[in-house]
Amino acid sequence: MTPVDLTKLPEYLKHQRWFAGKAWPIKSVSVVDHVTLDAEGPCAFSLAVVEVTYELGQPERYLLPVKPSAEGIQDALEEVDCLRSVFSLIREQRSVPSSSGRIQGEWISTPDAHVALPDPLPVRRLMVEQSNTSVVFGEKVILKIIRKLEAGVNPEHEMGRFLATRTSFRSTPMLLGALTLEGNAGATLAIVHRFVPNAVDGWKYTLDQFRRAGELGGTFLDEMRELGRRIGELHHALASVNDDPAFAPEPLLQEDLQRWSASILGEMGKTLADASRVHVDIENQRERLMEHARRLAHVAPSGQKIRIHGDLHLGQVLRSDGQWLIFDFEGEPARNFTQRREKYSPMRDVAGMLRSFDYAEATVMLEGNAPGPRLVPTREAFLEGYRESTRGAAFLPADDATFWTMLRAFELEKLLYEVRYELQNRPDWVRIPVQALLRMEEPT
Ligand SMILES: Nc1ncnc2c1ncn2[C@@H]1O[C@H](COP(=O)(O)OP(=O)(O)O)[C@@H](O)[C@H]1O
Ligand SMILES: O=P(O)(O)O[C@H]1O[C@H](CO)[C@@H](O[C@H]2O[C@H](CO)[C@@H](O)[C@H](O)[C@H]2O)[C@H](O)[C@H]1O
Repeated sequence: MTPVDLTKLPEYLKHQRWFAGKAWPIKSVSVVDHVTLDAEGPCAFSLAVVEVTYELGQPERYLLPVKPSAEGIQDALEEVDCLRSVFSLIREQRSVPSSSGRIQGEWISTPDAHVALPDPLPVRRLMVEQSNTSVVFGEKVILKIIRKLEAGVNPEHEMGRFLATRTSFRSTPMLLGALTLEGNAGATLAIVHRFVPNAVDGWKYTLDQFRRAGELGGTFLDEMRELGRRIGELHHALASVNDDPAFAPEPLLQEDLQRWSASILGEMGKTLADASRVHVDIENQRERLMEHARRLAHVAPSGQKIRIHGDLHLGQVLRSDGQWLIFDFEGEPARNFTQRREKYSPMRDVAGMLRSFDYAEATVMLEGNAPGPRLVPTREAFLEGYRESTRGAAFLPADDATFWTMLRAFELEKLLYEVRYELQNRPDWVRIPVQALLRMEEPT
C-alpha cells in the first residue's frame, strides 16, 4: 500500500517551499521507496521517496515524511515526536528495512563528537529561508532533513565525515551523524551537525561592517585575515590524506587547465548573450574576458587538484565566540554530485570568497551608503591571511604570476555562474555580477 495519496501529491508539492519544480507541469508522481516508522509510538509516520516526472526535463526525487491523515497529506516534520523519532534513528544507529532497501542511522563516535543531550529532548524548528528543513535539539545539535534527493554520494555528508574522522580541522560545526537510504533509491536523507549557538553568518557580519560610515571597525580587517587563514587551514586538511582516493591530492596537469579554460569559454558563450540583455555594453567586453579564460590554459601547471569547499561565500561561514567556522560543504546547487565531488584547484574557493566581498560592497552601495575604503582592504586582508597560512603548500601554484592568472580565471568562472544564478533566482541582483564583469581589467 502506498503511504501517500498520489492523487493529492502534485497539488501538495506545488505549495512546498523546498519543491523546485513549481514552474513545470507534472506528468506523474510515484513512490520509489518508503518505510513506516514508530508504528506503535506517539508518531506513526512514513518516510517516502517520491519521484516526480515532468512533461519536459529530468525527473526529480524528494523525501516526504508524511503522517496518515483523512484531510490529505500532513507533513510529519511539523510534529515534535516525529522529529525526535528521526533523530533517534541516527543517534541509536538503527537499521530499518524499507520497501526496497533499508535506512541506516550513523553516529560518529570519536571523543570529539561526544555530546550530552538533555532528556526529554527540546526540539526547535529553524525559522530561516532554506531549501531543506533544519531542526535544533537541546541547543546542542542541528538535524538537516534533505528534501530534494540526488543520486550518488552526498558531498556534505562525505566531506563532514572526512573532516571529523580523518583530520584535526575543527573550524567547522562537526558532523555527528547521518541517515542514509540504501538500495535502488539510495541517498543521504538527513545530516546532524553540532549546533553553534549565537552564530552570525559572515554575510550579515560583513554587511554590518560595510554599512558603518567611514573606516571599517578596528578589528574587522584582522578578522578577515583570520578568515583567510582558516580557509588555508581547510585546504591543508582536505589535502592531508593520501590513502583515500576520494581525497588524495593529484598533480595539476596541463590538460586540467585546458579543460577548465574550455569550460569557462563554453559557459561564456551563452551567459554573456543572456547578460547583454541586461547590459548591452557587456558584448564589448567579450574579447577581454575570453583572454582571461584562455590564459588559464597556457600557464605552466604547478600545484595540485584537491577536494575543495566548492561554493564558498560569506553565507557559508559563521562567526561565533570570536571564531570563524566554515560550513555547508554541499557544493554549488546547480552541479550534480559527481561534478561537485571532482578535485579542483583550491584557488576556486579563494575566488568564491573574493566575489562575496564584491557582493557585500555592491549591496551596501545599492542601499545608498557612501563609498568608502572597504572592498580593497577586505580583499587584501583575506588574501594576506590565506597566503600566509598556505606559503609553500604543494596544492598552490609555484609562482605569483600563475597564482594571479588562475585567480582571475576562477573569479570570471564564478561571475558567469552568478549571472546565471541571479537571472534564475534574483533578477534584480544580476547587475551585481554584470557590473563586476564590466569592471574586469585587461589581462596583464
Ligand atoms: N551548525 C550550525 N549551527 C548553527 N546554525 C547553523 C548550523 N548549520 C546551519 N545553520 C544555520 O542554518 C541555516 C541553514 O543551513 P544550511 O545548511 O545552509 O541549509 P540549506 O542547505 O537548507 O540552505 C544557515 O544559514 C545557518 O544560519
Ligand atoms: O548558499 P547556497 O548554497 O544556496 O548558494 C547559492 O546561493 C547564494 C546566494 O544565497 C549564491 O551566492 C551569491 O550571493 C551571495 C549573496 O547573497 C554572495 O555572497 C555570493 O558571493 C554570491 O555568489 C551562491 O552563488 C549560490 O550557489
